[in-house]
Amino acid sequence: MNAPHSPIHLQPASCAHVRAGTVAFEHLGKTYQASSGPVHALQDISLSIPAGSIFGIIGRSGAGKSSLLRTINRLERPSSGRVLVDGVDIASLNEDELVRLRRRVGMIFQHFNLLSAKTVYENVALPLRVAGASRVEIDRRVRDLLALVGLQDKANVRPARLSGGQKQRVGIARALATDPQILLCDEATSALDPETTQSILQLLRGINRRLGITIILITHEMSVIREIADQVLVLEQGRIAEFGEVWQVFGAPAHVATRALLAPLQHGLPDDLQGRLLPHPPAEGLAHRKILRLGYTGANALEPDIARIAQALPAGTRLVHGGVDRIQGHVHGRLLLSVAGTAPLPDFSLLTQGPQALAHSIEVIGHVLDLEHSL
Ligand SMILES: Nc1ncnc2c1ncn2[C@@H]1O[C@H](COP(=O)(O)OP(=O)(O)OP(=O)(O)O)[C@@H](O)[C@H]1O
Repeated sequence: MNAPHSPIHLQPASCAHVRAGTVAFEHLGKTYQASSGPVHALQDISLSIPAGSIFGIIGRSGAGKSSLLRTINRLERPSSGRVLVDGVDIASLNEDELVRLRRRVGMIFQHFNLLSAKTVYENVALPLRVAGASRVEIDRRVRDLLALVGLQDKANVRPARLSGGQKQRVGIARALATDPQILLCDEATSALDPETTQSILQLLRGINRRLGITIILITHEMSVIREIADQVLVLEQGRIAEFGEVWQVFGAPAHVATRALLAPLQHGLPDDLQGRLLPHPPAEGLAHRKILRLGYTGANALEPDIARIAQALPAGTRLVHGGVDRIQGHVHGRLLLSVAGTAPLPDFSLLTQGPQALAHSIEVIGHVLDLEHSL
């Protein structure tokens, strides 16, 4: 463990052989013995989390997210396979080594888990007292930490008088007290409103960038992953559904579980359009418009170029609906366009390949009767 009194703002990430803050799972399995029989919460999980990254874990309820997170500080023991922290199999640690591991792996929680009878100062000081730091060291470190999380003026306040966001800031300061290289976040923003969530995410990103701490977070809020994670793991029934860079997984989700989780983030069809969409062109003679969907998956820096799209498609092409997001600088999303039903369409394969591509995918998703020229 690093000395508890190291100045917070000057702590660089280590450059040892295995960089401090690395986590690896090797064929990890976890089975609980419940009264109804064995529950296979995790099965054959193998992957590494790079030091200094922000790693998100998502999945439906019961997919095994908490079980996986809790194996990293040995709150849960694997039933099979191994968990390596900085290259060391943590199953082999004795009691003293386990205490040291838990100082290197901080944790924050959805409901903050602060001691209500203690002040903010005392809550943050507690891990340092347990670690045997001197009063002078504790004082210096707690004041540094409270400054880091922006709560210098709340040192003597009890948690009940703090907002949710302030309580989580205390939780973060306490988790950082022992100078960890890894921070586990279990639904850390789920109890917060969107604005406060943003400020906590900014704080976590700042901690990751400035201190080089690996952050591993569970969340059911896909927007949180999109906002700050570098990589994401999707769990489904205790197994890896997929994992990779967030912009790739979110841009082109390969697994049905990922697509279901991401559905709220997608720009779906507006209800009125969905209700009018026909799978085939209407009978001859009826005016209609084709609905095209242009998809952007975040790959190769492709962005919607409105002028070139207009040039490539028939005159009178209209924008109906859609939008794009940016994830780590990569554009993903979709645009819905309508064109006259009789207008000839270009070869889409030429518009989705090579350096001149207009979109990653283009398809006709249906037809709409053009009764009132409304699309
Ligand atoms: N101590 C336990 N004893 C028995 N079964 C357990 C125990 N802890 C978890 N489980 C079961 O293991 C499976 C995975 O649970 P886990 O809490 O890891 O999932 P999760 O993805 O974090 O779910 P949630 O999003 O609902 O918190 C679930 O079926 C759960 O009921």
